Amino acid sequence: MVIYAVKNYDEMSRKAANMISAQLILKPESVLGLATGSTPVGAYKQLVEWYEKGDLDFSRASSVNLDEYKGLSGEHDQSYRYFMNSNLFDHVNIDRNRTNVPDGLAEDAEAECRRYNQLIRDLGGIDLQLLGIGGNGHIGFNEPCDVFEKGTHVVKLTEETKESNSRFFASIEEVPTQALTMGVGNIMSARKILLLASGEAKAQALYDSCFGPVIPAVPASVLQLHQDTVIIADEAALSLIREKGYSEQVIYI
Ligand SMILES: O=P(O)(O)OC[C@H]1O[C@](O)(CO)[C@@H](O)[C@@H]1O
Repeated sequence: MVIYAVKNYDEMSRKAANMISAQLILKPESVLGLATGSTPVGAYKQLVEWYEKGDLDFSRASSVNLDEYKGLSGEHDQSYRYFMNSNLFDHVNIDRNRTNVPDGLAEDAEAECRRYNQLIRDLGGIDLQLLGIGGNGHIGFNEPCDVFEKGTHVVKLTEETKESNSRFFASIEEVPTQALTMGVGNIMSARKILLLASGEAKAQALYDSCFGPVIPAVPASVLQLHQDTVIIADEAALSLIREKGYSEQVIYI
């Protein structure tokens, strides 16, 4: 696990976009594991800008997204399929048939989870997995629990996550109660992982994930066991790591 420090959200977004661009340049047919939430929006915006300047080519890439709300169609403006289309896919030359998000409307959600696991295998695994982190340490929708779930599964969202995501809905009652999410095993099989964290609300989760015990109560702590995880975090997100005296383990870029 390497922790890079940046000043703020904009710098984090640019560095993240740099890493994703490098991945695409080194391997144009990369399988990108993509994330939603407010954290990666700036990175996607930067990628679109570079694409528009002619500096990036997504035509041979594929993507798999981490998660989707159960019960929302891809047309719903809070679905993660809609998020990906409007923040990235609509603006770059990625082949839409090679972009994948779990189907939130699948009649048989368990079968959809199995299909998604097989899809990731058929693609040859994920080259670079982008992650945000929840205030409770969740990655994808792997919420704090007693075990690390390996494969894609249906999860009940915690009150904390519903509360946090209610800012995107008219009211908390409209936030779906369940989601389909890649499991920790799917994420850990990615060849490279890039986790982004911005803001003080992530400071505790980031500290626990990087320096606490590896436990399913802090899902992102499992990344300590991954061979090639890069974290890009801004000063606010790093505040507790610094306070606890771990500054020398953080590299400025
Ligand atoms: O980036 P945000 O909006 O802070 O969300 C953090 C995490 O929460 C999720 O949006 C799910 O609630 C994840 O996809 C994301 O990693």
